[in-house]
Amino acid sequence: MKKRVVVALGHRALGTTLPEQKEAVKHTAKSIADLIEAGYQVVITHSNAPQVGMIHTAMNEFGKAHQDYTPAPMSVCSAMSQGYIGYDLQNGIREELLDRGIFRTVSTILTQVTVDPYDEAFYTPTKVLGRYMTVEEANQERKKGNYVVEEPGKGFRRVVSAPNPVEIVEIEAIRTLVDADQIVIACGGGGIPVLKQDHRLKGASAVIEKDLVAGRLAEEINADELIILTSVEKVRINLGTPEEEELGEITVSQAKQYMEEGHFGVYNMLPKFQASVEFIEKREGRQALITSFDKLKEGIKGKTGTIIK
Ligand SMILES: Nc1ncnc2c1ncn2[C@@H]1O[C@H](COP(=O)(O)OP(=O)(O)O)[C@@H](O)[C@H]1O
Ligand SMILES: NC(=O)OP(=O)(O)O
Repeated sequence: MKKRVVVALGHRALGTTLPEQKEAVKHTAKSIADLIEAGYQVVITHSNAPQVGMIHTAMNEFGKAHQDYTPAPMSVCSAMSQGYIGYDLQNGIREELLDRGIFRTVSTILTQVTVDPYDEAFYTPTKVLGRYMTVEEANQERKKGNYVVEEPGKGFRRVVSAPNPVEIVEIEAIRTLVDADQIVIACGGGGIPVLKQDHRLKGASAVIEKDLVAGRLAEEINADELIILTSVEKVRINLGTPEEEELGEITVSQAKQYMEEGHFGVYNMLPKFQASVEFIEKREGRQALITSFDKLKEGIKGKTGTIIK
């Protein structure tokens, strides 16, 4: 039986601008094709902060020049980012597979993820998005009720909440395609955040952390492995100190201990560990691999990366 894996793609997989994404996706597609050739059943999810920021700017600032302009809420921008990233990814993977003589359908599922309206995250926004603004523009944003943060020497940026994922709305569609051995891109950018209001789903002004959704998705499709592809080959403890050390294969207990000791960046590495630990603890025999794109081939053979078992 094929091993089922969820692969979470970080920023480096996609770049930021349109030409960067087109180019980055070619390399990413090679890694995904390696996994497929190695006999894995693959579900892909990905980052979207630079893309959703760019789309939000385009829809809400440049659009104003048009007479028929109406602002686009964050949830709509998030849906657009899934479509645009999925489009490039699915074609990149399809082409790479065809180059290797493999024909497989690759589909992107526009995915909504419910969030809790009382999630603490709504009171303390953490996801920084979009272009740098002047102090005047930042004040305008504040007047609209939006949050901004100052990055010293660079300017101000929009910041939105990153609530926890609760439920993947389109999970049955994802499962059906995976069960049919299709390659699926889902829950992009953490999923489109929505609030359940009776039988309606209302878009939320938020961006869900993609690593947390990746863990949830892996659990929901009963995956064997979670692979998080990022910019570092191995995670480190005591980062930036003389005691800095790379982590190879570790146990869940060790991972929990390092999390408690505060070795990981709260908005970058910590969610990768949280997602991995939660996923592994739900069923025997699972593992998580955190490594860089260019090391994936060795990582799946257990030769590099940080492996949590
Ligand atoms: N303990 C750590 N070991 C390695 N990298 C860390 C650690 N803590 C924080 N990081 C940072 O996490 C980054 C990767 O996470 P993130 O920026 O969220 O990227 P991605 O988009 O790939 O998920 C690394 O580039 C590194 O700067
Ligand atoms: N949605 C999300 O977590 O995106 P980034 O990884 O780009 O921050």
